[in-house]
Amino acid sequence: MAPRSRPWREAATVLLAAGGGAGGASPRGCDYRVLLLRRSPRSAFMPSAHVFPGGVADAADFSPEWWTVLPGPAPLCGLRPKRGPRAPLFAAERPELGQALPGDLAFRLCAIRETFEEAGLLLLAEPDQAQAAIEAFSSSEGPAPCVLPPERLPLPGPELAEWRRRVQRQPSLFLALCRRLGLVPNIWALSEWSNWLTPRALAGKGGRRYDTAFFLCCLAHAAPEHPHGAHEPDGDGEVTACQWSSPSEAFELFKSQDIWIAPPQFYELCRLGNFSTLHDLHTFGSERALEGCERWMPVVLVASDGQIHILPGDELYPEDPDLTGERKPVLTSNKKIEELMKGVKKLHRMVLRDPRNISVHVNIQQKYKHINPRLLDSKNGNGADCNSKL
Ligand SMILES: CCCCCCCCCCCC(=O)SCCNC(=O)CCNC(=O)[C@H](O)C(C)(C)COP(=O)(O)O
Ligand SMILES: Nc1ncnc2c1ncn2[C@@H]1O[C@H](COP(=O)(O)O)[C@@H](OP(=O)(O)O)[C@H]1O
Ligand SMILES: [Mg+2]
Repeated sequence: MAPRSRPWREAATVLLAAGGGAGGASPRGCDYRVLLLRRSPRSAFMPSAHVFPGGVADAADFSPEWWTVLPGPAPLCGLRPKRGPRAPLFAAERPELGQALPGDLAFRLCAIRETFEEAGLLLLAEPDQAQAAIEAFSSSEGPAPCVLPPERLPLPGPELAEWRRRVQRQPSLFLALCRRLGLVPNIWALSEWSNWLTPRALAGKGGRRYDTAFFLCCLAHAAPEHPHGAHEPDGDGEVTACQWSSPSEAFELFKSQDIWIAPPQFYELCRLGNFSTLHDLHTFGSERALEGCERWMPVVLVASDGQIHILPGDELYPEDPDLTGERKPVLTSNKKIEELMKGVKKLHRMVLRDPRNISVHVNIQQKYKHINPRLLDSKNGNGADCNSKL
């Protein structure tokens, strides 16, 4: 096999939020829910964890053929250019792929394809509707969230389910499906949210690490109870269950140990905890996305009674973090977590007393107008302790 140019895989994932629908009103006045999928216990990376839909980018996501399908002027097809700095994932040139699509397009296409493969949901739009969304970008209001409701799909469920299996085996068929449906991936409905790089210390089997683009997508319609092309999660596949939960519901399920959520997804759910309406979340996410996006690689500090995952901006974050992990995969201390938290002025870290007890501690000002995580624990018990007053 040809050596990979980077010691990690490039991936995309989407925080998919939808209003109302299945399960009735959410607790504590939150009017939306987020899609969480349970990974197979056989996965080589984060087995049995609950994650957002997503996966590794395929060469097909970078195919210049997409330029013949997507409306709007190439190369960006109407995506708004960013004012702020770009994460390396988006800025990278990929000469090995020939005439490749820019990362902005390719990682959105990857997230949309993976959402279909893993959850059976098609984030597609009619080309006219997409054109209108592109034009709305220039208005001060910003775009209305637009994703095609399930009843508008021109193929019956069983046929879509068959397409889903084919795309899982061969990602390039996603473009063929879009052509067959006369619809386009709704790349304009995805806003850049964040970018996490798995540190070497937390790599999965075979050293699996991921540089993952996190997008936000707010659906205009209610959470679909019956996704397109799949009425049941495929119990034997990569994903073994699908659920829609509000951020605080997900947090409660984590605390009661009904589900396990990895630290980056936990952090992002705590950020969503700031928003009680889909409207506010959508407005914030689509405006903020223009400011820029920083890649975060947590630096793992192993203390005597647990781990601290230090994030950029924290006073303990190294000036020159070891991205490959060849020099120093982890920092170690014989101190206890409590001692390492005392008297700290600039906090941006996650504390893991064990994998089931995660808390976020942050008092820094986020870059690029992003928002700090918020306390989701009403009882202030053993779980998350965001915005800690330490
Ligand atoms: C004593 C104290 C012990 C503490 C132990 C703590 C152990 C904590 C272990 C934490 C492990 C991690 O978080 S490691 C960090 C894990 N999270 C991420 O990297 C964020 C983005 N990843 C994803 O969305 C998916 O994994 C995706 C790449 C799409 C999957 O792709 P596939 O679908 O292609 O598999
Ligand atoms: N039935 C199944 N059970 C467990 N894992 C599966 C699976 N079908 C596919 N996968 C794994 O899911 C990963 C592909 O996910 P995605 O398309 O989201 O990137 C691959 O993992 P590897 O990373 O181990 O190759 C693949 O092996
Ligand atoms: Mg996946």
